[in-house]
Amino acid sequence: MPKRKSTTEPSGSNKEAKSFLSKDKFRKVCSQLEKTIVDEKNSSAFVCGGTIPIKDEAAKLKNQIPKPSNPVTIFWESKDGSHAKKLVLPLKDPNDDSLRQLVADCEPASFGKGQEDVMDPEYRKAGKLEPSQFATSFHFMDFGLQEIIENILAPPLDLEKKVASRRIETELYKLNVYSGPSGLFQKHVDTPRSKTQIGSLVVCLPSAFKGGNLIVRHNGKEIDFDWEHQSADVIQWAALYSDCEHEIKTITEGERITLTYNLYIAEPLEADAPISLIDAKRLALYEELKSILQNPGFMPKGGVLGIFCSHAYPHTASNVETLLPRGLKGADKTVYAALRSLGIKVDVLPVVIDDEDSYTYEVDEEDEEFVGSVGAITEEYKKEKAEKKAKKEAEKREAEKSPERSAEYLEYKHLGRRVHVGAKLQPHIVADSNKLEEEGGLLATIKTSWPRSEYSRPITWIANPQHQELAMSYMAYGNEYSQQTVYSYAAIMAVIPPYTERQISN
Ligand SMILES: O=C(O)CCC(=O)C(=O)O
Ligand SMILES: [Fe+2]
Repeated sequence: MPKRKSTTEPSGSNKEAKSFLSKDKFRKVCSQLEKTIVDEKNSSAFVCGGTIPIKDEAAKLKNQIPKPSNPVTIFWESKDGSHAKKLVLPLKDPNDDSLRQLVADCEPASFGKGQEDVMDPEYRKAGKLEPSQFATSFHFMDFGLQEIIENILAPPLDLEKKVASRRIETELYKLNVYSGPSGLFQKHVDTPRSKTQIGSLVVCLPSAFKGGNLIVRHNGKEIDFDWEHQSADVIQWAALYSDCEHEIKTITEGERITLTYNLYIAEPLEADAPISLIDAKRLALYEELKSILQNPGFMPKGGVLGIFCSHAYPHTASNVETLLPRGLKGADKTVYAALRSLGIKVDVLPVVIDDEDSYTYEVDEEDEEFVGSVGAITEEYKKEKAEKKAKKEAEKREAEKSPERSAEYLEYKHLGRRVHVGAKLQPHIVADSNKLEEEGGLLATIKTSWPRSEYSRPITWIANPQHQELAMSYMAYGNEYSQQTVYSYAAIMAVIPPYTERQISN
């Protein structure tokens, strides 16, 4: 049975109010937590890959591991659509003309830039065939790739024994040919084909080439798929989250032939299907959070942790409620799962950071708690804080006079900027200008049109905001009308109960 920590606290309840961690200690604990979360973000898988050998008839090996593939056949339609052609990889006969014909029958490949499809050989030089124009004997399902990808990029779960693995659905997207001496695809993130797309799978067929490394980056980490050495002999593959930046280095010789697939997180079978969670108790983060929460001096009266997501999600899409938190990736999922397993109320919520540096809100001094990014406190920031204090106090007195609930419960700070946390994830909204207050502006718009979360405790922000989505558009009043947009970040918001109410079992 979970025990109430208060009963084991030797200092006694009358000392509780004095058992706050000092500001410095609190900051240290938060910095350590931030470091663990950032390390988790850095070490979490954002890409995976492997090799599939080609069956060697002569060797007649049985039960080879990994399971080998037959040579891969591709049929495609001729440019005039009048007949089909065939290519088998790896090429047995160097004089075989079929590879050259495939290259000739491809159309130049475009790439997505914003909403547009752009053709620019400086940026992407490749050929493509649409799935309707070719057929292949290669089926990645035959080699267990789906399971590997599901396990690494969308791990299956175990929460209160309700196992709900996050199934991935795949869709063949293109056949691409990158040819030497100048084929390439410069740095980009993939344009998601739908709101549920989480990643892409690239299968590189056996055909000799030089160069053409696929490089994938996330959170300062880089994975380099150097495929040239085995390019002639085996199938090589990589699956990555679509929001990770990647590039294909110049192919200096030969043909790099790939099948690309879109990876989607499968829609839940029922709306209330349990959220899939990894077995969080095995995570280092779980242990660290647990010991922090068992510390009576950590947020003794309760508080809120706001942890900015490290991956990009379409968190203002129309189907966002089915998408998140189910579709959390990598470290975000780990953080969410660890907090949930510790019985903490945790939500994924949109966060608007107001860049107008016109507002300050201070936590009650007695809280001895710091609001802001723990990683970024500077002397300058402290000084600025002190200077604004007088102004703030005047504002606060004003606010207290107001019959409305004081704004301090709804507006928080991140590095001295005003922050609003949404009440829930919601699709992008177009605010009704008529309802806006006369002075207009972001604050007024948010107040009237964007439901916000109300917390009675300050928020401690962990990690840096990463990726914004359009949250709201509205007409602003000024000398002229203008269309304004408001962007939000997704953050994992955890409400930490007062120490005496935490139920952390050992
Ligand atoms: O071929 C590859 O390695 C990656 C392809 C790619 O990035 C894309 O098609 O968007
Ligand atoms: Fe890509």
